[in-house]
Amino acid sequence: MATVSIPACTSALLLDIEGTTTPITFVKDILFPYIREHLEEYLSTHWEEDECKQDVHLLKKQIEEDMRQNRSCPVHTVDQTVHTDEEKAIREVMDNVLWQMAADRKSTALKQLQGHMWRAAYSSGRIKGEVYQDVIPSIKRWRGQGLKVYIYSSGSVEAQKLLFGYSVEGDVLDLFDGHFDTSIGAKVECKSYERIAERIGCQPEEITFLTDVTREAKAAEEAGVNVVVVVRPGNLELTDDERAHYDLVTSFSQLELTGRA
Ligand SMILES: CSCCC(=O)C(=O)COP(=O)(O)O
Ligand SMILES: [Mg+2]
Repeated sequence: MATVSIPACTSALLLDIEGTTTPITFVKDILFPYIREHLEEYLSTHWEEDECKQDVHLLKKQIEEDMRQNRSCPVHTVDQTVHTDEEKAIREVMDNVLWQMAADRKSTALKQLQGHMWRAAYSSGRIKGEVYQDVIPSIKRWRGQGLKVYIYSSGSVEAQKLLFGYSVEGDVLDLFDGHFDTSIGAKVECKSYERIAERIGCQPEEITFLTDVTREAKAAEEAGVNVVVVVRPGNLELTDDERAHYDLVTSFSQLELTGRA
């Protein structure tokens, strides 16, 4: 496999998760179906708890924002099976969460609730975080070369820590120097990468960002971050222009730090 050089000035790798460290199928076929299967039970069980109330509050603020932005939103069908105000309120939250997931929305509100729900799935051993075989050895190699390694995912920081804390390779959380999610900004916004560089304490040019999504790569490039697009099975097909523009890897093992052993 051809090697792809990353600049010698790189001091930090920033890694996306879905489609980059982890198969898209793990999110679509394992994580999301778990949410759909357990959503009603979870909301009914935790409805009066502060954490769940905060999640619901954030979702309602997202609904208000979507309405202000004239974004489409779920049509609430009159559900004869619900009788109490609480049941009605739970049904409305369920409608919105399932609608957001069907649209693969990356709202912080949705991702926060998902992270709270996946906690039980991981800690019970029902779900293990999937990572491609090339990921852990490459991260260990980069760290041996003095690089820092961070995660930037639409999944909440809690969801990230669950995935890598209960991964198929065991608890590998100690390989990461930090985690960012959309609370620092959307992944398709240039400013998010400027904020991440500031938070890490380096120049954007010192970061190399690995992602499967070219809209994210474009935003990172605009901030001065070096980017490599990761091509994994099931990822969205790239256009000819995208293939011509970006460095591409199918495995993290292809990445070589220029000017370092
Ligand atoms: C952290 S596991 C949950 C992943 C998730 O919900 C998601 O949307 C991943 O998006 P990414 O930005 O990592 O491609
Ligand atoms: Mg991704």
